[in-house]
Amino acid sequence: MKSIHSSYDALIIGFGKGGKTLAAYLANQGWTVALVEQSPLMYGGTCINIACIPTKFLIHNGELGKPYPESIQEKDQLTAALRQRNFNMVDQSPNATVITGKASFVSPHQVSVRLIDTDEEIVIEAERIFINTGAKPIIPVIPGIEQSQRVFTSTTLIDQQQLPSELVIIGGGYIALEFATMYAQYGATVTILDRSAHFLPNEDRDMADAVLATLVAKGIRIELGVSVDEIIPGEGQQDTVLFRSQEGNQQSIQTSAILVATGRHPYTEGLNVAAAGVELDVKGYIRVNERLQTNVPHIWAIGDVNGGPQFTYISLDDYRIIRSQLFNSKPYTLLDRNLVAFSLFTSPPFSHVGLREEEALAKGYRINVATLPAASITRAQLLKEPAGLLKCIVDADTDQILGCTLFCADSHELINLVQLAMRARFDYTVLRDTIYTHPTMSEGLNDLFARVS
Ligand SMILES: Cc1cc2nc3c(=O)[nH]c(=O)nc-3n(C[C@H](O)[C@H](O)[C@H](O)COP(=O)(O)OP(=O)(O)OC[C@H]3O[C@@H](n4cnc5c(N)ncnc54)[C@H](O)[C@@H]3O)c2cc1C
Ligand SMILES: NC(=O)c1ccc[n+]([C@@H]2O[C@H](COP(=O)([O-])OP(=O)(O)OC[C@H]3O[C@@H](n4cnc5c(N)ncnc54)[C@H](O)[C@@H]3O)[C@@H](O)[C@H]2O)c1
Repeated sequence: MKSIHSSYDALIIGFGKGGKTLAAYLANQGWTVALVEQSPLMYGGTCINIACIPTKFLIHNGELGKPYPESIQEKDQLTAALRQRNFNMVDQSPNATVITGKASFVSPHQVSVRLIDTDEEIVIEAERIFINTGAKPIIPVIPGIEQSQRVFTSTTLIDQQQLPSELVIIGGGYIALEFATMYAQYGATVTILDRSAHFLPNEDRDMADAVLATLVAKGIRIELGVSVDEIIPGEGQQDTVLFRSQEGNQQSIQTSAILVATGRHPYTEGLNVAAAGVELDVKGYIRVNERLQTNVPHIWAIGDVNGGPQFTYISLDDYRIIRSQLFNSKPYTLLDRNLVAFSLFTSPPFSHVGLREEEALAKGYRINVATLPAASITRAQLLKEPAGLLKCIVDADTDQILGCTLFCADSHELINLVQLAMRARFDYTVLRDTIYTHPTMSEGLNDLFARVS
């Protein structure tokens, strides 16, 4: 283990995507860098250990028909290898040190760390400090939720070695839909209980309905507009979940596992930002300006904890914003960030970039809209994934693409192609007339954009 100094050029708190990339970059530039991570099981951060990578691995293995316990074991091997690689990426740099312990501010330039291996408390000082502590699941107040032994978060559920025979999911967002798809694929009976009266409320209804129909066809029960009233711990293998339907009827479900997926809030617990004078916003996120600087000029916040969209690639883009101001390269700030696409990894995946039809109309655009059933793409047929719908929104006055939503096989790749075309400000005709290789899902873009009139 490396010796720990009392002072560094840069201190990064939390091993998130932006922070670890920044740590390696700064160390390569000759800065002395300390990266403090509270848990050795979290070297590399949330994405590789408990979020994007393990979940997408499990979804993929499920689609291949691998049994659940085997997939969980393989997932553990994968995350262990990635953890080691991430640790080395930072700690093997001669200028950087990973310190394992919980960080807490004691003054604007000083942070105390309780070291995990010795329980000793040290204080380190740094000229610049970057907070990258991520987010944690919100646990709603529901009677019985704390007493139950069968309530899980996304982190703890994918640590279970045995597949639950039934899974009730509280929530209807990203985690709920991805876990519903995944656990149904492995053979669990899945029920989603979402408080929202509308399924995928931000999406156009035709697209949301296409996803809903596909999940229901996979045997997933989806209850919208419900209120979960109580969890009654059972004596045997099951708990009872009591909920009120949209119509106000009391209902109950017996289940062997309950997943709470009701959003994630900023992780600032124990960080004592007040000692540094750093302000939080009303929701508890660290308040930052467009350069991701807090109200204390030598302290920045990166990733989920600063209240931006909660995606790994946004944390990475936060790193770009900070790098540009520290090294006086071409200025890049939050004001320059546009067109953030996303993919929701259901089967098939659901991906979106730009404006939805309803948003474009609300903004006063004159638009042309086209849709294409995924089943009409030959590649979707040969993949045996005919479910889905593709949709594009084009500005009728300029022929520019305003938005695109793809619910089809490989949409998580295709959406990046559409995003690039939008960033390059190509007319929609470019995607319509490009010669794509065959047989691919990209060819669907020929047909989708040919329907724009
Ligand atoms: C189940 C799930 C699936 C997801 N899937 C995707 C996906 O497919 N694609 C996508 O882009 N995003 C996905 N996300 C979101 C993505 O994981 C997060 O947006 C991203 O990991 C946030 O990274 P970050 O840089 O904010 O910090 P994190 O990676 O969250 O790192 C924060 C680190 O700080 C540490 N820490 C906290 N407090 C302290 C302290 N006081 N002292 C020391 N260390 C501390 C934590 O232990 C943690 O390791 C998913 C999230 C979840 C939960
Ligand atoms: N593919 C990806 O990129 C990916 C995958 C997973 C997670 N994530 C990130 O993680 C974040 C957190 O995901 P999430 O699914 O926890 O949050 P979310 O914000 O996406 O969804 C929260 C859901 O919980 C519901 N809800 C809230 N309180 C409830 C209650 N008491 N009872 C019933 N339903 C309730 C809401 O109606 C909503 O449907 C996401 O915002 C996303 O940025 C991304």
